[in-house]
Amino acid sequence: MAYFDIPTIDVSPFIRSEENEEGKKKAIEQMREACVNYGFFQIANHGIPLELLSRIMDMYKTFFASSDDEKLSVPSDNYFKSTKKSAGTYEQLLFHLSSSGFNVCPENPPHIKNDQARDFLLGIYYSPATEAENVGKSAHKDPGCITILYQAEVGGLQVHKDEQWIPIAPSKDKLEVNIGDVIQVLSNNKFKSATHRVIRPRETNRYSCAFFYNVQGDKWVEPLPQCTKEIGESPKYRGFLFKEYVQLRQRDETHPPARPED
Ligand SMILES: O=C(O)CCC(=O)C(=O)O
Ligand SMILES: [Fe+2]
Repeated sequence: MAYFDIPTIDVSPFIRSEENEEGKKKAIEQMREACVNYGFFQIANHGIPLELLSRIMDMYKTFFASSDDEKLSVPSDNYFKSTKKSAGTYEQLLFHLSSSGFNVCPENPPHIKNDQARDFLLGIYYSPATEAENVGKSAHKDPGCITILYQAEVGGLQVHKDEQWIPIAPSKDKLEVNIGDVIQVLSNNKFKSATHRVIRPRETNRYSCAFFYNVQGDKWVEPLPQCTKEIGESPKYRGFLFKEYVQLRQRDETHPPARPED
């Protein structure tokens, strides 16, 4: 059976101040290829201080170790504990970045829209697997544009490719990036929304932190002209409003009408 290795892409040409057009071109080409083949890649040299990542993970560990009363005292939209076996066993804490004042666009000029309203940051806690069950999050695709994930110490994330589940090794200094359904639709199926899942390891807690980059809810999503009529291809998807798609996905996260083609 073929063995697939998820590509790791050095993004330092975009972070360092000196010009490095060659390096940028190479990284872009590697990303394009990874999005076509896997919908998934890792990035190295991302420029986020490791100390900051470690502080974020410590903050989540402290939150998830607190009592149920304390956890339930945060607004109900922010804290969620999965109770559906089929969806997996996890707890998560959500921050909406727009309400935090982070990444908020100025009101002028008016044509610059704040497109960050649906972006959010999720801290996720998985308890150790038991003899009977080990599903952290069951197989799914992310609905939005791009997800950037940090699983520092304990692995468990797996990506599906050609009938195989590829484990993604944890790394303190790398981030995982996956493409969501919106990009698959915009690219007219050239870039793949990666199917992935989390398997909980035995005897250890697992924490991860994911940033979901989305479009605004009232955005109409359909295959881009560059990926259809401009290259003589017909659209493989009909258009939809992002918020309606998200509602569809939330209505039943366990039975994928979760696919963009539904
Ligand atoms: O915790 C992880 O490693 C992945 C989480 C995930 O796939 C998700 O929240 O959509
Ligand atoms: Fe996901």
